[in-house]
Amino acid sequence: MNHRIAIAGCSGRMGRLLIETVLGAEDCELAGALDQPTSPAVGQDAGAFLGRNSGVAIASDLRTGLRDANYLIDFTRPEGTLAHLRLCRELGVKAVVGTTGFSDAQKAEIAEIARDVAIVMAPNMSVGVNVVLKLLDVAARALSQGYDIEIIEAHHRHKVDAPSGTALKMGEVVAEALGRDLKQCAVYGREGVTGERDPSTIGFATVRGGDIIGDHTVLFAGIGERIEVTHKSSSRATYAQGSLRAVRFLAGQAKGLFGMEHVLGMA
Ligand SMILES: NC(=O)C1=CN([C@@H]2O[C@H](COP(=O)(O)OP(=O)(O)OC[C@H]3O[C@@H](n4cnc5c(N)ncnc54)[C@H](OP(=O)(O)O)[C@@H]3O)[C@@H](O)[C@H]2O)C=CC1
Ligand SMILES: O=C(O)C1=N[C@H](C(=O)O)C[C@H](O)C1
Repeated sequence: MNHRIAIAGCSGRMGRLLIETVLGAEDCELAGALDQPTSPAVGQDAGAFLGRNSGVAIASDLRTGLRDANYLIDFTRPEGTLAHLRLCRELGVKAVVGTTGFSDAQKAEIAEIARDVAIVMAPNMSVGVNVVLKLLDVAARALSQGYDIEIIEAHHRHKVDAPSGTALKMGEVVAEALGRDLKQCAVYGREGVTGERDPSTIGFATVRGGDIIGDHTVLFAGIGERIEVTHKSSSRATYAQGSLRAVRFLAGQAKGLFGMEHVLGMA
């Protein structure tokens, strides 16, 4: 069965890789490519950057971009993703959302849209990070007393949201394992005379620079020892391959909001 896939943000870092990955997958077909109206790529063939003809012209009109698709893969920005998902609901197009940086209200709207159409949404599509999330649950429960928890992430200079969606998800997993509410206990960066560390907090530190694809460390710092759980991405291919796994998973779902833990059978 061919999965007919449209890619949003098709000239972005993830968008281009997703075009290449879809074109290279035997069970997938590129059915649409969306870019912003201001993009010089609108009207060009979606495979032009690879020096090949995909037969799909890049569209800025959402209906045109989604017309022939059964699935949308969206790695853009929160406001763009929401606009795309509203139309997906109307057209019955299932969606894989990799975008990060959503507000609580935007997340609530996505959950509402998923009452009518199936959506996989995850801040990190890689298998490795999703395994790490499971390890963190185990580690946090075992280290619940006497260990200070800090989450450190590093990304490329172009990233616009902080902390990363993955770091926040790691914080949620750890907080839930400890029976804490991340909204109450998160500390985002420190400056000046901060006073001693409150043991009930989970700290976040953000590094931005160069071409770092995505590094995440959760530090459990005790007296006499520390444990670091680290994941490092060396290629965005893992996010693109994870997105196609999510599409294949969605083929069997009519509606509902899912995460990569469902796709990977780790829920
Ligand atoms: N879940 C995961 O595994 C991963 C998630 N991400 C997330 O994916 C998102 C995109 O990352 P990346 O590809 O590096 O970013 P880029 O900036 O390279 O690409 C974003 C694309 O989205 C387009 N875009 C921006 N704003 C809108 C909008 N309002 N409506 C429609 N399209 C828009 C951009 O167009 P233009 O250039 O014209 O502005 C561009 O084509 C980020 O939120 C990032 O955190 C990234 C990697 C992995
Ligand atoms: O913007 C990125 O590049 C990435 N964003 C995601 C996030 O915010 O967690 C996933 C990955 O770390 C790369």
